[in-house]
Amino acid sequence: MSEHASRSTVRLVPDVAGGTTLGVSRAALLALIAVFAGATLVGVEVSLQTQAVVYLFGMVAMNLPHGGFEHFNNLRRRTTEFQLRYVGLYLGSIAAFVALLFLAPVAGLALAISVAVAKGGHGGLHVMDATYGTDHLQTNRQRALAALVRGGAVMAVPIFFFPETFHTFSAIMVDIFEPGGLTAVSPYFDTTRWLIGAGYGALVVAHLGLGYLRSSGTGSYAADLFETLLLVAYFAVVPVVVAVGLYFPLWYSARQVARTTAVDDDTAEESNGEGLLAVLDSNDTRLVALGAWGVLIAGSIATFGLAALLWALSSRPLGGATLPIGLVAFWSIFISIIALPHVVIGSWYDRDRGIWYVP
Ligand SMILES: CC1=C(/C=C/C(C)=C/C=C/C(C)=C/C=O)C(C)(C)CCC1
Repeated sequence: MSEHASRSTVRLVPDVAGGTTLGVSRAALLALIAVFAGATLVGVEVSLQTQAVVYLFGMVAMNLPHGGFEHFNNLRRRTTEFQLRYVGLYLGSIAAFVALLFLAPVAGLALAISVAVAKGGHGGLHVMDATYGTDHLQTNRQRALAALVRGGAVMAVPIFFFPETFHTFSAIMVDIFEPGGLTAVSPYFDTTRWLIGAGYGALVVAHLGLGYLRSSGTGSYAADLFETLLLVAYFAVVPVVVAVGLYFPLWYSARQVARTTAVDDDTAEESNGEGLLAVLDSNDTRLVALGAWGVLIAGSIATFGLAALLWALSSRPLGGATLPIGLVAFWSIFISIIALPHVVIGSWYDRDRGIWYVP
């Protein structure tokens, strides 16, 4: 936990290392809530087409570079053996997820949704650890609950508030692998919507109630309370496709930058110049520039090569929908496939210095 955490309060910009970036993420969500609440009040509705364009801009143009950076930052200064094992496990888990999507597309969709929840939740928990602290979360179970509540906001809240859009996109995502594959479970949507809504509401109350009882007045509870309610309000008010498309760049990634800022001072440069990316630590800046260029090119070939492979493997990559809506479905599946190892390998396997590293 940051040494500044005891000074944290519920201001827009908390007084902690990385606080300015946390402030930016909070302000971004507040502004979007205001815009969309205003639009609803005056009766303006954003079409699905427009929502889809915003989603693609947010997820591809604004957020993808950050995802690449997280791996790069993590793999840098690690031993060659570690780097190769990481990439091997990464590719293995991608292959397993793709196989699941073809064999059991509805289970694949459920996994994609769980990946978004796990990434938002655990990523968020580590940001709290590094910035304003988590002393109100005293057990592993309570930490898991906090992660579930933060990450759950991303999917459970829109399922409840935007059930039709959620259903439509879920069906298209399944259609990519098995046309009509969601029809068997569609009749249960209304029931699951209420179960998920009530279950999630109960988890929020449990998380905030336990945190209140265990808070020790450092301000971490108040900050968590504010952010949890902010996330719930954001996903309840902003239409789901826009909300998810902008959550990742404006909240998730911005806050990982806050975490990095907060832990940077504490990070010892233990292993300079190791592994396959050693060129990036060269004293010759021309070599470093060339190496950085190479990493970006290799990263984009790997990413878009995988997307092209998935596109080629599926008989209906847009799930039968038109552009840009079909692209949202395709990208959501694709990004979940590459985000699964992000969570499992990049963080839970790599506990020493994973992508959400907090010393
Ligand atoms: C089901 C569903 C969606 C799912 C999105 C997903 C699963 C996004 C995953 C994002 C990840 C994993 C990002 C990582 O950086 C949409 C498109 C919001 C529309 C509503 C229905």
